[in-house]
Formats: sequence, C-alpha cells, structure tokens
Amino acid sequence: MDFDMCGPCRRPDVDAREAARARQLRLTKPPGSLGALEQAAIALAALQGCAQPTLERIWISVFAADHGVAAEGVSAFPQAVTGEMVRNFAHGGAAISVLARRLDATLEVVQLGTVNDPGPLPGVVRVMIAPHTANFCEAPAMDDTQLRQALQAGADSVARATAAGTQAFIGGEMGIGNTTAATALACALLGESPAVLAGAGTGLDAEGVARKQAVVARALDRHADADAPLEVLRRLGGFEIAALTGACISAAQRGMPVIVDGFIATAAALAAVRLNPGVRPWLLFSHCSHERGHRRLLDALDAHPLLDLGLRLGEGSGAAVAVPLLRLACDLHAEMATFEQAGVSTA
Ligand SMILES: Cc1cc2ncn([C@H]3O[C@H](COP(=O)(O)O)[C@@H](O)[C@H]3O)c2cc1C
Ligand SMILES: O=C(O)c1cccnc1
Repeated sequence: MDFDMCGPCRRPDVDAREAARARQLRLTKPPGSLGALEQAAIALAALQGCAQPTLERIWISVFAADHGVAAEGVSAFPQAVTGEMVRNFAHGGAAISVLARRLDATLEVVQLGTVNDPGPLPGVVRVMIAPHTANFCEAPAMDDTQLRQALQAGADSVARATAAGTQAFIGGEMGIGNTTAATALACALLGESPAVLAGAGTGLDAEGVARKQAVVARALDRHADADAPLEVLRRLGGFEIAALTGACISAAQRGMPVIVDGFIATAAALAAVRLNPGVRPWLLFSHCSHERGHRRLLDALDAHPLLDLGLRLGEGSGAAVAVPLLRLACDLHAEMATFEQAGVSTA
C-alpha cells in the first residue's frame, strides 16, 4: 500500500478562516443571517487556504461492490443490480450521472468486485478484488489483502482527483446489501444496537427490517472480539465502504475537502475519523438521509448537514445536490457588497 493511513492530515488554514469570518461580518446583512451558507463559505476558505473560496471543479468517484451478506435476504433488490448499475452509470442513466453532468463534475466508477460483471466500460476503473465480500455472519468480510486493496483504491481515486485540480471530492457507493454492512460497522464503532441503526435501505418492509436487525445482531455477536477500527472495518465493512474510508483519509492528508453523502458514506467517514482523527475537519456533510440510523451517525461526528430532503439513494447523489448550495455560498461570500462599499449603516 502506498499511502499511510495513520500519516498526518493537513491542517485547515486558520488565517484564511479568520479573514473569511471577518469578511462575512462586513457584508450587507445582519451578522449570521445567511446561517449555514456563511459557515460553509468560512469552512471552505479554511480548507482551500484562501479567503474567497470557489467550487468549480468537483470530482465524483462511485465505488461499486457486492456483499456476501446479501445472501441473508437483507435488501429489497437482487444482487445482480450492483453490476447492472455499473453499466447504467457508464451509459449516463443513473441519478448521479445526471447530477454530475449538471454540475460539470468528473464522474468515475471504481468497480471493486461485482457478482454480475458488465465487462470493461468507458469511465469505469476496474480494481476487481473479488466478486463479493464474505458473508460476515459466518466469516470476516475481507482478508487483510482485500482490505488494503480497497483502502488503496479510495486513495488512488483521490490521487486522480488531485491531479485533475479538483476543489472538492465526492465519494459515492453502489452495492446491494451495503446498508446492512454500514449498519453493522456503525453499530460496532458506536457500541449501538441494531434496533437503533438498521433501516429500510432500498425499501424493506417491517418484517425485512426485523430480519436485517437480526442479521446485524448475529454479525456483531460473531465479531464481538474486534474493537480496533481497522479490524472492525475488515470484518464488517465492504470493499466500497473501505474504499470510501481510504478516500476520506487520503483527501485529508492531501488537503482536499470531501463532501460526504448519505448513511453508507457517513459510516465510512466515521471509520476514517476513528482511524485518523485529523480527517474530521476535511469533511463537509451534505444531507441527512431518510435511512433510520443516519442522524445518530451524524451526531457521533458532530455534523450539521446542509439538507434534509428525505433522500435515500446513495451513489453520492445527496452530496452532489448540495454542490449548488455550496457554490451559492461562495458567490455570496465573494460578490456581496460590504457596508462600507454600499454606504449602508451598521448596527
Ligand atoms: C436500482 C438501484 C440503484 C441504486 N443506487 C444506489 N442504491 C443504493 O441502494 C443500495 C443499498 O440498499 P440495500 O442495503 O437495501 O441494498 C446501495 O447500492 C445504495 O447505493 C441503489 C439501489 C437500487 C436498487
Ligand atoms: O443514505 C444512504 O446513503 C442510502 C440509504 C438507502 C439506500 N442507499 C443509500
């Protein structure tokens, strides 16, 4: 593995943050009246190391992988959908494909292993670790090599994004059964019960959610001896979840802001922060998903997402939807007149 997960993360620029904060106070509005938009501009200033941040060049990597735990009947959809959606991403028909076009963002798909392999496709990077993880009710999801390959795949995406001059990175995921893996991972990291975190995913009914809770409870029992975050990720995660974790860490080490998506991406981000606490300042949280456990995960990260739209898709879609708001926050910060310029009286 090239990248050192525990290596130091960049520090946000305190001077740029203070300059941006001071500018917000001089703009022609009551202080604080633009709420989270002010905070977003100030945060981006600190992360970009410049008092007037911009967000033109966005990079989206969607990590796709299948899960052994899908055999337990924990998703409303069949496992074949993961590979079929890889083809849909490549053909431009998925939700994230549309959003990426509208945002002028680069979209790459990183296929880490799917039961159903559509074969080489344009815009799809193939890092085929295995057709799927092991069913973590019976065995660790990954072996050490697989975990490292997945973490590295995330870091490699951030390296490509950095080389392309990207100003913010979005990590998306596609993997039937991955809300179950994210739930198990989050339960283990937070010491929380499956009843609190397990939700409907793609649309399970009450009976399905109860089955999912029981599956996660069995997995937690099976892996109760694991407590180090890396070991928890290996045993209960997935290839795409570990890739998202690797991407968060690598982005923080390179000084690249990450716009975090929904439940699965947030579970991966929590693992990243547990592995390397210096990651936290580089994470901007886009939305609170409809998935039951997401709010609890966000609270654990002291995160205040911009949006709450009842989204429950993944793919990086919620993070992409937040980009126009973040761009508007930058425009307001850059273009509003100050009280002095406009000749407006202060309080
Ligand atoms: C057509 C389709 C497109 C998707 N895009 C994202 N997901 C989302 O749903 C899956 C997680 O839900 P669960 O754990 O219930 O399987 C992931 O692939 C996630 O990205 C999709 C799901 C489907 C069916
Ligand atoms: O919040 C998410 O990311 C999510 C929720 C349900 C299904 N897929 C993704």
